Amino acid sequence: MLSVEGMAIPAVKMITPKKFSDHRGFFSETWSRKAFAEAGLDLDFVQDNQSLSAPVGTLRGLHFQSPPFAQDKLVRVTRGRILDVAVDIRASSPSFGQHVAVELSAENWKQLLVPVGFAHGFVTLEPDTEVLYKVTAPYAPENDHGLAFDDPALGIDWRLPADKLTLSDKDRKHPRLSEMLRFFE
Ligand SMILES: Cc1cn([C@H]2C[C@H](O)[C@@H](COP(=O)(O)OP(=O)(O)O[C@H]3O[C@@H](C)C(=O)[C@@H](O)[C@H]3O)O2)c(=O)[nH]c1=O
Repeated sequence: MLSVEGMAIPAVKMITPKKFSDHRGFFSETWSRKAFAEAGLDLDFVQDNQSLSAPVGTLRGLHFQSPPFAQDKLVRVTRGRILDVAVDIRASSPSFGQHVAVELSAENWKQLLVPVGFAHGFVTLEPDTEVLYKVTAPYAPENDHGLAFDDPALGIDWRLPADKLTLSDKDRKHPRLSEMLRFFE
């Protein structure tokens, strides 16, 4: 019912649920505890989030929550298209500071599983893009942290020039990786 692919950083998974299309449209199980568990992904989601980003080039990130409210995130797009990015911030990881970047769209129906220990962000590549994601810990503002999307040490290609990006004030002020506390071993 679903395909699961490991990415260059193996803890990050790309998931493609099956889509049943017919003359009415389509049907898809976008998350199934049983099917995910059978694929080795035992996840206990507690909250669903949705955001709409009107302008192309809306960049949200890079965000993560620290323990004990660290979150796995299962991210998908129901309208439009994003470049979704997961940065490894596990201090002892061989891929610390490296990232995975994947296009998710309503069309390709792919989902990205961003595990605990990663900072997450995305940029929208189409107007009015809707992003939905499930998380395994509740929102905890005191544990909500950010990492600078434009930290040169991360080397993320956001595909659009800086003057074409729309960000929150908060997202312009995050520390760089070298200045950030190590929240994950
Ligand atoms: C994340 C979050 C925000 N909020 C509130 C706080 C604030 O007033 C408003 C907007 O919050 P933000 O500006 O943090 O929203 P946003 O920039 O969209 O934050 C999200 O970005 C992506 C990349 C993620 O990975 C998410 O986990 C989350 O951090 O919504 C909640 O009530 N619950 C939540 O779970």
